[in-house]
Amino acid sequence: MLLKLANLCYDYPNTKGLVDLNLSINAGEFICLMGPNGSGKSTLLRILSGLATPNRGQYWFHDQLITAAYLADAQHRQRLHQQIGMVFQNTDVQLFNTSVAEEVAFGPRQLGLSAAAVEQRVTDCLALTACTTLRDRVPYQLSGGEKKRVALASVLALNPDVLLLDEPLNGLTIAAQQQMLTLLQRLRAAGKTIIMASHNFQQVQAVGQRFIIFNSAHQIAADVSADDLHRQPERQAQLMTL
Ligand SMILES: Nc1ncnc2c1ncn2[C@@H]1O[C@H](COP(=O)(O)OP(=O)(O)OP(=O)(O)O)[C@@H](O)[C@H]1O
Repeated sequence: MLLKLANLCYDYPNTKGLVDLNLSINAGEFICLMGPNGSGKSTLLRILSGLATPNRGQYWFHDQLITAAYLADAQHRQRLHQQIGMVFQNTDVQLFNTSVAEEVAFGPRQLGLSAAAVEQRVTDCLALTACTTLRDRVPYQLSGGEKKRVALASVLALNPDVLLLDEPLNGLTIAAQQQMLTLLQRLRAAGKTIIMASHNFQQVQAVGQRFIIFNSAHQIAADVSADDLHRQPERQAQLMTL
């Protein structure tokens, strides 16, 4: 088991974020988190990435219980962030360097890799995300779609096992959405685990292998494989209207 949540709850000061989640995820799955606005998709990604810790219940990653006390140790935090990469909904919070190449080099440098190894990762990850020509641009000045690709390149540069993506298709043209989905499928084929939040079933139905659907009470209302979903036209129709 790669990830496991048991009776997990997360509360914000004035509202619930997640209510009583039970969930197991294996390595190599391609999961779509779906549900209406405010149902808890982003909150779950924040917990999985270690940016927030549950108020109640447990989260295990590779049999390690992830708690605030565990993450208080900088080495533990760094290890988790190397293994679980997150592309945020708002990429502006993620891009802070003065060039795209610097942006992608930042993580590998933090890991203490040699200059040659850092450069190799920058070159590879820019190529993989079709960002090679953006190398010397200022990240802040890129288009929305370009920013998403650079954010993904900077996450991939750490070579994480798990990729978390929060609405990665938002704001992209149809062609750019297709490119992003094709890239995510290639990454999954290369062995990565992909967990992607989306409220647009039309965009993700062709790629997801498992759909975890939240309700407005911040609970998991359904957890279905793509095969099961194909046999449930009513549920598909419901997902189309999220
Ligand atoms: N920083 C915050 N402070 C207080 N409440 C928050 C905060 N972030 C989220 N919430 C609330 O927690 C609940 C879950 O929000 P979350 O962002 O996880 O939902 P979501 O499914 O990702 O929504 P969306 O599709 O709009 O991105 C919502 O009721 C939301 O208003």
